[in-house]
Amino acid sequence: MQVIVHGGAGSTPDEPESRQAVLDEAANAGGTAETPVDAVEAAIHVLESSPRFNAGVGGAVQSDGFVRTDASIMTDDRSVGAACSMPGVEHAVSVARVVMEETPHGFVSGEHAVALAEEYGVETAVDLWSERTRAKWADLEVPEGGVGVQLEWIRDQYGRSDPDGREEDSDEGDSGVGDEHDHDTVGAVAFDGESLAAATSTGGRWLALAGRVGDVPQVGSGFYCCPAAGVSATGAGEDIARVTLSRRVARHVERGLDAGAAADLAIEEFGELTGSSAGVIAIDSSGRLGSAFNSDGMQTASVER
Ligand SMILES: NC(=O)C[C@H](N)C(=O)O
Repeated sequence: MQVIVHGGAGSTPDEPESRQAVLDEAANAGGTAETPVDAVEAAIHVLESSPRFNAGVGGAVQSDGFVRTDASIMTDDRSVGAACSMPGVEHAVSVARVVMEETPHGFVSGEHAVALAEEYGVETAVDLWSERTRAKWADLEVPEGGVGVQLEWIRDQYGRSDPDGREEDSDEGDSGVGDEHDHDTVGAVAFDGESLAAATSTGGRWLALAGRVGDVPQVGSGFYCCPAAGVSATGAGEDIARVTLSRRVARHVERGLDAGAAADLAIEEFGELTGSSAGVIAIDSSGRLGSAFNSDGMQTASVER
């Protein structure tokens, strides 16, 4: 089994070694799985349970003070499952898998996705707040009020930090927006020599309007898998979705590039088209691994067993 995982594209993390250890553990967990789909789910579980990443526990907080999780999973026969906007669901990737395997649908959202999780034994009502998340939220001056007030507030805040919450060009001082207490979106791709699977999981982006859903559960944007390649993306979700970044990587493989060259080209195109930052990981059907990013950093880990 070959597995590659990422821990989010963003600015350089403050404690790369401890994050790398969790990514290595995740890749190893995937490497011992029986099938590619088991491998990506097992790898993502490790990352969703770590408060160091923006997925499951430690996910980004939305404007109304809720952490909501989104995830996706896909196999190379183009079976697909995605679930989004789930408060209290740590293992969002498992809900995505339930959608793929147990429903006639591709994408289920919000309270109905949480109900589906309950029905299939995926734990709900989990406290997704980490100590870091609490400290960061406590530092913010959150206005009281409904959607209009929240929108006014986040218009000023959203996008000031990098896709994983670190501060970019902000003059907010230590407002807590994008400070070092960040966490990162996660993804995994696996290949067993015959078939491919890809999965992505996130808490979204810090200070998004309540109910905002980014690229992660959108097919072809935050994830894609076809006979040519499996792909997982991370970064500025609105921009990733506008150019269907993951599909773009797979398309380049279909046209003859290996996973590495396809990832490089897709990120170059993404940068030109959007001026934004993102990263991708991929494995092609010859077992070649690829990763590329145009942010300051994106940590990855891989295993081959
Ligand atoms: N850090 C991330 O990758 C965020 C994710 N792509 C989103 O926009 O929801």
